[in-house]
Amino acid sequence: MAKKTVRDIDVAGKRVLVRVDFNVPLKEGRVAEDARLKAALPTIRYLCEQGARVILVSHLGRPKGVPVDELRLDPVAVRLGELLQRPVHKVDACTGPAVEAAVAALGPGDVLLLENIRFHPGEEKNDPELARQLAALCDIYVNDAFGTVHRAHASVVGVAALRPAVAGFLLERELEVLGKLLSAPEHPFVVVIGGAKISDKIGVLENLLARVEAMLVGGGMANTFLAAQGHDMGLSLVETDKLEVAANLLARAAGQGCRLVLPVDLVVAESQVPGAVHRVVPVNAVPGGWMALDIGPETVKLFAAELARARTVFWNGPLGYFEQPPFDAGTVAVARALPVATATTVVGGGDTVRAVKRAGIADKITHVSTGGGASLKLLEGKELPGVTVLQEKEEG
Ligand SMILES: Nc1ncnc2c1ncn2[C@@H]1O[C@H](COP(=O)(O)OP(=O)(O)O)[C@@H](O)[C@H]1O
Ligand SMILES: O=C(OP(=O)(O)O)[C@H](O)COP(=O)(O)O
Ligand SMILES: [Mg+2]
Repeated sequence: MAKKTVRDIDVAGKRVLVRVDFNVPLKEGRVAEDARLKAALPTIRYLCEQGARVILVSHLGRPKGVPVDELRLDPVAVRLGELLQRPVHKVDACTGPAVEAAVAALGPGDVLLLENIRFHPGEEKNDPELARQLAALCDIYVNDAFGTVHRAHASVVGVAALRPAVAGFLLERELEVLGKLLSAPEHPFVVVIGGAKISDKIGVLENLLARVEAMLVGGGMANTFLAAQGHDMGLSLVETDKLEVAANLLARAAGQGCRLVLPVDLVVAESQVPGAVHRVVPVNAVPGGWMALDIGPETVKLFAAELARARTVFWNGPLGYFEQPPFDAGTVAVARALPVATATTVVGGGDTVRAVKRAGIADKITHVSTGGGASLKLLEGKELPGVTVLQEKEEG
């Protein structure tokens, strides 16, 4: 069911509270990566142009309900002001008299950023009192924080239930593109899944098995599948309590006509430290005491051949320990093999997005999702509480 958006509601002159996901990396007091800020600009600009009084609320990091100076949003306000090319006012609290005064001072088209909402102990508990205080600041609620819609928190769910609540343009697009992967993907649909652990992604693997022609599995989680097939993985990361889960997924994939493609060769090393000795081995020859840290070149070829045939691709999770070159080689090579010219390509997850940027192909991808956990929840077929609470479009 489609959700109402900012286009479906009159915002002129109104106080509009916008939940954004400005959970971005900071470095030396500056925003180090501003993709999540840029992604929210269309909604903020639209609201300003319509004459709304815009109040932005976000979290940053996990401060656990107490103020943490390193996680204040001042650098975010500075960078957002540069991107918007208009002043972004900032208050050092998210509730209370200073916030009320700052909101009262807003004119049409003005933008105010509240302090990190996770400094407030009520946020993650979805405390009704915090939700009420946030609602008192606004006439309308907008959610444009796709990366956070899987969290049932006060600024995501509580306040939304107390005001007319609609989606922003970023949330609208994320739901449209990711939703279509489940409802009407073009086939062949190929999924690339990596990352450290199977346990994070069992739900997604299970929900996608019946929907895709091929599932290409790499990274640490492939080790657990290979171990389940009886390979000795040496000192590689293996979830020994998930061997049965892995074996079940392999059997189910076969039964459902999904090719679950595992690595055929691996880059193994004596340790994870920079400069460690490393070499390529077939999956049945991991030396004792060594660990698999990347997929090998034969696996890259195998994955590339599957990708070349795809009309839809979704990718989550790097295929090796990509933070540490040369173990990024497999991930970067597969990124470069994405069929960006002939398929719908969708990428999600913080590390995965970093990897496609490193490969220099991020701007050719159909959709780079701003939410890792949220995109996986959606593809698991699970409810997103921050979306459920928004108003539905009227039929017809
Ligand atoms: N073979 C491996 N051994 C150890 N760590 C790995 C391996 N493959 C991937 N990883 C790690 O998995 C992490 C990324 O997984 P994940 O958080 O699931 O991805 P994303 O952030 O894109 O959702 C990275 O830190 C990466 O180094
Ligand atoms: O960065 C985020 O999620 P992601 O790392 O899953 O993409 C969101 O801002 C949610 O943050 P949280 O996982 O601390 O609730
Ligand atoms: Mg990650």
